[in-house]
Amino acid sequence: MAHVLVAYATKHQSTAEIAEAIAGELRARGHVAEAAEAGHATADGFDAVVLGSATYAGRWRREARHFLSHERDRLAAMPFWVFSSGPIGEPKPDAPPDDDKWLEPRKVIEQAEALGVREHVVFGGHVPQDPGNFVERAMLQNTPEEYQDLRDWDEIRAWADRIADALSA
Ligand SMILES: Cc1cc2nc3c(=O)[nH]c(=O)nc-3n(C[C@H](O)[C@H](O)[C@H](O)COP(=O)(O)O)c2cc1C
Repeated sequence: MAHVLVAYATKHQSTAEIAEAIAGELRARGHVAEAAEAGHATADGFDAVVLGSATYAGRWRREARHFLSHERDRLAAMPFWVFSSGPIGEPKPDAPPDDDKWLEPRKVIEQAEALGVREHVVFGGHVPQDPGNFVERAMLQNTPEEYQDLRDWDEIRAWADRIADALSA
């Protein structure tokens, strides 16, 4: 049984809900897991960490970036996993080859890989339902309802199951 921190950075809470689902699945699989805001969390005292952030304009939220750099020595010494949450809207089959830089910030992934991250994944996001500015309001208005929440809870739980298995091995 491992004690796992699921640290997350969010603006509109949908990434917090993903983190809670991951922590819940890890608990269902017999581990001790808690989700906490990255800005208020430390990896100290945990056996493993899952770190996730919403992606805005190709960047992780500041709290998650800070967590990754402040906790780098602890993360390098323990198993850890990373997720980004973001893509929303209608799929774009003709996306340019470098489109994935908007999904996973390259610098963050390079840092995580240098520290030995076990795996990094991208989960679909959720268009902010409480838009706080013009851009968010336009996004909400222009995204068809069926493409507003692309979080796939089966996919998220399956990923957490893989983490649970790795921690039990
Ligand atoms: C202004 C704006 C910019 C965004 N930029 C990106 C982006 O670059 N890449 C991406 O994958 N998603 C992007 N998104 C989608 C968000 O990441 C998505 O809505 C996410 O689920 C929000 O997470 P949160 O509710 O935890 O803040 C953007 C959303 C908004 C409103």
